[in-house]
Amino acid sequence: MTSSSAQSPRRLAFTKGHGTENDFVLVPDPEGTIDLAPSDVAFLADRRAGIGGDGVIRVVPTVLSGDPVAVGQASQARWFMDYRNADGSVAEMCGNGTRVFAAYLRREGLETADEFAIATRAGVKHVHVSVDPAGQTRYSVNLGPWALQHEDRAREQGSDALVKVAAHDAMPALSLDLGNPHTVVALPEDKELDELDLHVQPAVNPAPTEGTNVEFVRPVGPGHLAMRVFERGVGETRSCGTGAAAAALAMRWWAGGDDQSTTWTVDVPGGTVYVRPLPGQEVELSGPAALVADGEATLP
Ligand SMILES: N[C@@H](CCC[C@H](N)C(=O)O)C(=O)O
Repeated sequence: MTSSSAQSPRRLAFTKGHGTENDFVLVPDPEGTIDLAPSDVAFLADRRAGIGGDGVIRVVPTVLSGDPVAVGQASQARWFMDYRNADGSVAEMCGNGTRVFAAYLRREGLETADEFAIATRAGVKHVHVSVDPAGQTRYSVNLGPWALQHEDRAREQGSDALVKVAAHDAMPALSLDLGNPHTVVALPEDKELDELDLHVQPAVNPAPTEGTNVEFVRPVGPGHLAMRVFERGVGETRSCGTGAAAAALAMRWWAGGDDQSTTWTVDVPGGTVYVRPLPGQEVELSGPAALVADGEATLP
């Protein structure tokens, strides 16, 4: 791979897309020659000085990705979703990102079937493309296995962490692994989602070593939630796919169930996604994806 500093200034083709307004700058890298430094990612994600996005996704053939984990998935998936958060940090997974990545692969003719796989740092994810009742293309992604982070502690106490937001009292929370880390808070009845000031990072205690995404959830009805999220490496975003899955699974766990017949509806500020628990402790995320612009960026 070429060092980013050796080629400065560089021009990069990009596509801008979003999944329920969780937005991404996609950087096609068909030859596996683009080395995105954290500063390049931060520039592309910058909403004023750059293009703007919650994350940056390099679209690279699995075998040319330069990532041994991805190369190991090459027999199952042709393309690797090389995901970075807006601050330049690397993330294992992005649920909304997989849908936008899938939409890009289909638009470019890089995947033509309705079912295909994507390589990620959190393993191979299987995508199914269909049309929803309103005639919109729907992307369903098996996010794979999920787990409670501290099952024993959670079973003893009903929660395994405390989350504090600004002036509010610390709230009990549940930590889940969806390939990336999540901490879910069910809002107490006397608080509304709109009351939370998420300009400042919520404090999680104990603080996870690798950081965490924090979801705040309020039931809307049976199998129906509303959620806000503070994403690791970004800040508050308008949606988070793995976060929506974590929120639905946490609410199901708190309700004492392992019901697999309910598809959860999760309303986020940017739209609605659907979460379906699958057998074998796996979970599926469904929703829309949009590709809204194509261009060329000049990196400083
Ligand atoms: N928005 C994504 C999650 C992106 C990564 C996350 N910020 C992390 O650091 O784990 C989603 O839709 O899942």
